[in-house]
Amino acid sequence: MARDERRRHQLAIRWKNPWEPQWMPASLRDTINNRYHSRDFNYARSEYLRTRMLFVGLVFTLLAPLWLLVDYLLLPVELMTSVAYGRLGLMLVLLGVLYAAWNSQHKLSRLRNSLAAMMLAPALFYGYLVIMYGDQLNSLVGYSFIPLLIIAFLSVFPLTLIESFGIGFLVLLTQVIALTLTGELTTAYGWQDLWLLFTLLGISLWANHSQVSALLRLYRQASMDSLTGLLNRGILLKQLEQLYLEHQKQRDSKEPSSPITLLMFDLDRFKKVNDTYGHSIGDQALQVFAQILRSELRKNDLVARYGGEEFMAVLPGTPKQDALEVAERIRAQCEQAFVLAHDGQRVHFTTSIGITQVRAQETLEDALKRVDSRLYMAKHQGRNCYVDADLPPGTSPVYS
Ligand SMILES: Nc1nc2c(ncn2[C@@H]2O[C@H](COP(=O)(O)OP(=O)(O)OP(=O)(O)O)[C@@H](O)[C@H]2O)c(=O)[nH]1
Repeated sequence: MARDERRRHQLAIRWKNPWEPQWMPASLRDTINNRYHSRDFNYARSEYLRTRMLFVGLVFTLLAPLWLLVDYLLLPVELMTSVAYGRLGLMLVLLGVLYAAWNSQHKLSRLRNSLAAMMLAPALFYGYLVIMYGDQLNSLVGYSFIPLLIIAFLSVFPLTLIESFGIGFLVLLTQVIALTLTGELTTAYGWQDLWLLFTLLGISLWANHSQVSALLRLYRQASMDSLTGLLNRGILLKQLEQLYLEHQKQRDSKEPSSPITLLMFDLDRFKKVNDTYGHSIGDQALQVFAQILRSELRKNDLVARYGGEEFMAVLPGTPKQDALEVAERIRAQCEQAFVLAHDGQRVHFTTSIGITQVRAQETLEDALKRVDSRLYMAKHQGRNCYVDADLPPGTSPVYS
């Protein structure tokens, strides 16, 4: 089989069954870190994280001074003043963390740092108490369970395993240092303490994995088109809006802003494909086209099924000339691709493409209308071609 022929054939059979990879429960790979999470999922996760942080942070902040009552009942009088100051300091740190979390909407890495600070502040406070007043504190139940409580609280948050383990590890380290300084690390008490912390950390990690994978699965179900496995229209528009707002912000602050290029595709005379070969063959053509888009676009481009046989790609940071080359590659690939009809006949299909860049001072709706009108022009100029919107009206050449 000639190379070209083989490639065409592979294209025809390589379309993915959308029910397989994307809809499976998220695997360990998806919950270890956020490498495979989409930008939008990071936004959604940061929102969950923030809401829970505000709640847990408030509980910790209120507990810090309220615990003085426990101190009053349990601590020797000579310790009360210094512990009370310590608690006040802890409360101030926690208030600072709450303030930072409140102002970190959609800022995942800032939220992660604030969460680490929120968890480590009580751990350090506890470590300090143990080191300073170890002999007097160890018999008091109320203090020895602080590190356990912190590690247990990790399970409340939708953290990736690395994030959760990082915080848990620092809490454990604080405990190891405290136990070493009090000379208890090698005692039965020290081992029992660390064993308990490790076990609890394991349980929290399991809870984090379950939580993140459930969120991911729900998110993927809600954001993907079931036939092609691409994004659906709603989520594309949402992500495009976020990109657009960032773009505006960069422009307002006079930072160099990267262009946003829009490509809109519509399969040509698709009704005829359906009418001649049946809907299932039409569906396969849509899946093959989705596969072409996936193979020609970069990982951080957004690509969605926009409507029935309409698709949209958003290319952030792509100069116009590169976008035109991408459009041409997709057009040419589509022309070569085919699906096999029930009688073994090859069913070919083509696409028309409208292209534009989001311009300064215009709304997103303007840009969307323009790309749609250029797609319409491509249809009128004979189909199987692309039309670039950014050339003066009337001079827009047809590339095919
Ligand atoms: N098989 C299949 N067909 C679909 C799907 N969604 C939309 N279509 C079909 O796509 C066709 C679109 O037809 P038209 O809007 O008339 O456009 P067209 O025939 O592609 O003609 P031009 O766009 O003018 O080139 C209709 O027959 C729809 O039924 C789908 O999910 N699967």
